[in-house]
Amino acid sequence: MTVISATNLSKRYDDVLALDRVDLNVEAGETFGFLGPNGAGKSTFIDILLGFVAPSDGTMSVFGHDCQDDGVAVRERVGVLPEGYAPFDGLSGRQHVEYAIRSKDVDENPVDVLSRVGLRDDAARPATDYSKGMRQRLALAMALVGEPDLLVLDEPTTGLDPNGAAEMRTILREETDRGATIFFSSHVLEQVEAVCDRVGILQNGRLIATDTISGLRDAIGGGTKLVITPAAVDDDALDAVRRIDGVETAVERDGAIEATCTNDAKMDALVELHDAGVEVVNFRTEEASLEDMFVEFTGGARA
Ligand SMILES: Nc1ncnc2c1ncn2[C@@H]1O[C@H](COP(=O)(O)OP(=O)(O)OP(=O)(O)O)[C@@H](O)[C@H]1O
Repeated sequence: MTVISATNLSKRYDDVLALDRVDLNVEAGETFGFLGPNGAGKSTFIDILLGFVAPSDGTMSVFGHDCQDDGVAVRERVGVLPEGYAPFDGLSGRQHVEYAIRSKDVDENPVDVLSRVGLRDDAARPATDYSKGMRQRLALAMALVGEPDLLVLDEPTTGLDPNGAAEMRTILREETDRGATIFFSSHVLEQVEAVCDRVGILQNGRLIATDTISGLRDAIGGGTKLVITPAAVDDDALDAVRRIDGVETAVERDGAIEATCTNDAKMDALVELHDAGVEVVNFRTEEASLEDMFVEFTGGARA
């Protein structure tokens, strides 16, 4: 079953085309990662999904409900963790969750929900006193209320320490295990790589790639990364690497040359470097990370 369906979706703000003819389907049970640099259009997409912003062209539906005409029906089935959630003045963490329980008209114990996100002992404190990471946990707790069929998480790991991020991954797994679909927008590529089945890369409002992480790897030719440490990293060494058949990109990083290439190229690289007169001190291969692929797909932009 298709959960999110965007067809030819565009949004123009004056002279900015925030979304440009985006076609995207997210299927039930998927954890879908939505990646893009600042200003790519991720929040605009989410605002249209929630019925807060009208598209300039095209349509979007969630569980078959049109996001514009039937926003209430959409929001009933969606739990949202908005970007940069700011708690209400004067309300405790528990009261925030109680508010979410009342709004969703469900019967849940707020302390159980807060325990899931590690805030049980802080339930009575004013949420405005919470740290950034605690606010993010509270926002997640509120999104989880009512067992939503779709979780929309906008930059969910902002402010979380590594333990918090790991706990969030566990919670997301529990949610998909009970059948929820997750739409996860993030700059943090390792988080996306760790939890997402499929990713979409958005750049300047255009969806430039949609695939599984292994599919993206294949699309860039096997997605192997060579890390070569020559005796001296100079233009000659970089040029020699770039000339190797099958090498797609080569950049200098921390005294080494990192090159993405096809699987075949790595066999020849050492021989070709030797032939080109480049002395190699160290040489290893790695699987291309999502970040390497992102750089390759967007031609250099960082997520
Ligand atoms: N209300 C608005 N009025 C005018 N321009 C807007 C508005 N909202 C967004 N934009 C513009 O649309 C483009 C996409 O913005 P959007 O917030 O969707 O990007 P994003 O991918 O969520 O970025 P970030 O990662 O920085 O949050 C940007 O150029 C932004 O300036």
